[in-house]
Amino acid sequence: MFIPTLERQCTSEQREKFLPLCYDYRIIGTYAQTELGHGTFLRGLETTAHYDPNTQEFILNSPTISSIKWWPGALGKTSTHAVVLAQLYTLGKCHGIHPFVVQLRSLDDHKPLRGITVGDIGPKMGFGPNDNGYLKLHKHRIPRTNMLMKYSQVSPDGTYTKPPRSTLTYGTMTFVRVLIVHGSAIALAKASTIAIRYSAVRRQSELRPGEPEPQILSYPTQQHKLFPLLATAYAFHFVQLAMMKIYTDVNDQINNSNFSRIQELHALSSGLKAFTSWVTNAGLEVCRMSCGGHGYSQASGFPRLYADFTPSCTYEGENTVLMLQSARYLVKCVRDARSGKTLPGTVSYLSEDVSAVHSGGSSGRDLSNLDFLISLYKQRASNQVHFASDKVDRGISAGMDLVGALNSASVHLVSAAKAHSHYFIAKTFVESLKLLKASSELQNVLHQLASVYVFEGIAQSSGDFIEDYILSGSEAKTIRQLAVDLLPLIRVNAVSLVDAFSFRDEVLQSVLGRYDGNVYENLFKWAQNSPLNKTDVHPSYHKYLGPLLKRNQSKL
Ligand SMILES: CCCCCCCCCCCCCC(=O)SCCNC(=O)CCNC(=O)[C@H](O)C(C)(C)COP(=O)(O)OP(=O)(O)OC[C@H]1O[C@@H](n2cnc3c(N)ncnc32)[C@H](O)[C@@H]1OP(=O)(O)O
Ligand SMILES: Cc1cc2nc3c(=O)[nH]c(=O)nc-3n(C[C@H](O)[C@H](O)[C@H](O)COP(=O)(O)OP(=O)(O)OC[C@H]3O[C@@H](n4cnc5c(N)ncnc54)[C@H](O)[C@@H]3O)c2cc1C
Repeated sequence: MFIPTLERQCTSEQREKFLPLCYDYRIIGTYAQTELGHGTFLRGLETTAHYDPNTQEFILNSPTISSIKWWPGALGKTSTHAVVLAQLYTLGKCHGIHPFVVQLRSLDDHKPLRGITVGDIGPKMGFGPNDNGYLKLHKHRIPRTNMLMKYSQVSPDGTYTKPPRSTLTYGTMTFVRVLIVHGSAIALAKASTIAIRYSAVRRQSELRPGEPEPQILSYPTQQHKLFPLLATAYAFHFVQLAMMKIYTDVNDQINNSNFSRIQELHALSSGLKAFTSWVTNAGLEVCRMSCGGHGYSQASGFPRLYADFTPSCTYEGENTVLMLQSARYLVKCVRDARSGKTLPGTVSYLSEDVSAVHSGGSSGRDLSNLDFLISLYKQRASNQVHFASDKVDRGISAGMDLVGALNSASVHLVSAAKAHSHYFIAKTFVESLKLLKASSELQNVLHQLASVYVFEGIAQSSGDFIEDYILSGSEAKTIRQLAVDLLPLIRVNAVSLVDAFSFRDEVLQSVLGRYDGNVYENLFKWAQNSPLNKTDVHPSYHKYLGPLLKRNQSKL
C-alpha cells in the first residue's frame, strides 16, 4: 500500500524523489493509517501534523494512547519509512486527514530515528511472518515536501490549498479493495483445489456390503458442499476482471480530473470486497470440514489459508461498514432516479420498473434459463434497495435526520447492498461466459458451473425471492432441485476444473491437494518431520511423565 499511495498521491517531483528508492528496494515502506483507537472511523484519527512555517517542517505527534498507529503491515521491524495519515494543522486550522512520508529508521543501522517509537504488536491469529506494528510519534519533524501534495498543498508560508475531492486521500484503499476481490477468488480456488483433489483420492464407508469404499467425491452431499464453491471461485474470477476494468477506467478519469464516477466505484468496490471476502471466508471452512480429520492438520494447508485469509473481512474496510457505504450510495441513486436523473451503468437497473407480476405456483416460466434467473436477481436487488431506501425516507418523515434514518435502517441497508453485489456477480459471470471464446465442450462445462452458481444462489437465499413474490415456493423448490441435478454432471469434470487453476504444489502448500494425489505416503512423511518426533522418547518424559509414572507404579 506504500507504493500505490506514493504513485497516486505524489506530485511529479515527489514521484521522482521517492519512487526510485522504492522500486530499487533502497527503502521499504508501510501504510500507517489505523490507530489503537480508530480503524474504521478515519475522521476520528488522532495523529497530528502541525506545520511550522519558521522551519518549513511538519511536527508529527501521537497525542494520546489511542492515537498510537497500530496494525500496519511490516511496521514493527521491517519498514524504514511509512505513509502516515494524520490530521493536518496549519495556521491554527485543522484540515483533516492527509498523507505524509515519514522515515522511521536509519538507513545506516536500521535503528528508529529520534521521536520514533516502533515495534511489533505481538502474535496474531495468522499472518505470522508479517510484523504488523505500532508507531508512536513524539515531536517528530519532517520537511514540508514530505506531505503528499498531488491533490492538496501547504505552501512555505503555511497557506493550505484544498483538494478537488477530500476523498481522493482514500484512493489507495479503493485500489486494495479491488485487489481483495481478486484475493478472494484465489483463496477460494485454492481451497476448492485441495478439497476436490482430496475428495477424489479419499475413499470412505461401505455403501453396500462387499462393494469397494466409494470416493467421497461421489457422495451427493460432498458434491453439494464443494461444487457451488468451485463455481463461486470461477464467478469471482470473472467478477474481479470486471471490477479491475471498472477501476482502471474510473482511475483514468480521475487522473484527468473527471470525478463523476468516483462514488459509483467506491460503492461497487466496497460491496464486492465485502461480499466476496465473506463468502470466501465461509467457503474455506466448508472445504476444510469436507476433508474430515486430515483437513484439520497443518499438512492440509487449510489452517494457514484460513488464518491468512480471514482478516480480509476486517482490513481494508470492515465488511459491514463497507456494505453500509455501498448501501448509502444505492439510497442516493434511488433518490436520483426518482428525480429523473440518469444512473450510471452498475446501478441503472434501479431506475427500471422491475416489478414483475407474480404468477403463482405453476408459472410455466423457464426456471433453468440463466438470463431469466438473472432478471430475478435484479428484481430481488431492486426490491431490497427500494425497501431499505423507503425505510430511510420513513425515518426522515418521522423526524430523524439522515444519519439517524440511515442508522435505524442499517440492517436492511446491509441486506440491500448484499443483494446488489450478488446481482452484479451473477450477471457478470453469465455475461462473461457469453463473451468467452471457447470450444462448445468447454462452454457446456462452464455453463454448468454458472448454472449451479445461479441456482444455488437462489436456493440459499430463497426467502428473499419468496417474501417478495419473485418466486413461488414451488418454483424455489424446483430451482433447488435443478442445482442438485447438476452435481453428477459437474462431478465428471471437477478435478479438471481445479487443475485448470494450475496452482503449483509449492504454492498450494497442501499434502491433501498434491497434484500427484499421493496423500497417505506424504502425510506419513510429513508427520516424521514433526518436531516432536526428533527423538523417540521426548525429553519431557524424563522431567515429568517418567517421575509421575514411577511414583505411581511404586504405589501398585
Ligand atoms: C492478487 C491478490 C492480492 C490480494 C492482496 C490483498 C492485500 C491486502 C493487504 C491489506 C492490508 C490491510 C490494509 C489496511 O487495512 S489499510 C486501512 C484500511 N482502513 C479502512 O479501510 C478504513 C475504513 N473507513 C473508511 O474508509 C471511512 O472512514 C468510511 C468510508 C467508513 C467513512 O468515511 P467518512 O467518515 O468520511 O464518512 P462518510 O461515510 O460520511 O463518507 C463521506 C463521503 O466520502 C465518500 N467516501 C468514503 N470513502 C470513499 C472512497 N474510498 N472513495 C470515494 N469516496 C469515498 C462517501 O461515499 C461519502 O460520500 P457522500 O455520500 O457524502 O457523497
Ligand atoms: C491482518 C491485518 C492487517 C492490517 N494491516 C493494516 C495496514 O497495513 N495499515 C492500516 O492502516 N491498517 C491495517 N489494519 C487495520 C484494519 O484496517 C482495521 O482493523 C479495519 O479497518 C477495521 O477497523 P477497526 O479495527 O477499527 O474495527 P471496528 O470499526 O472497531 O469494528 C468493530 C465492529 O464495529 C462495527 N462498526 C464500526 N463502525 C460501524 C458503523 N459506522 N456502523 C455499524 N457498525 C460499525 C464493525 O462492523 C465491527 O463489527 C490491519 C488489520 C488486520 C487485522
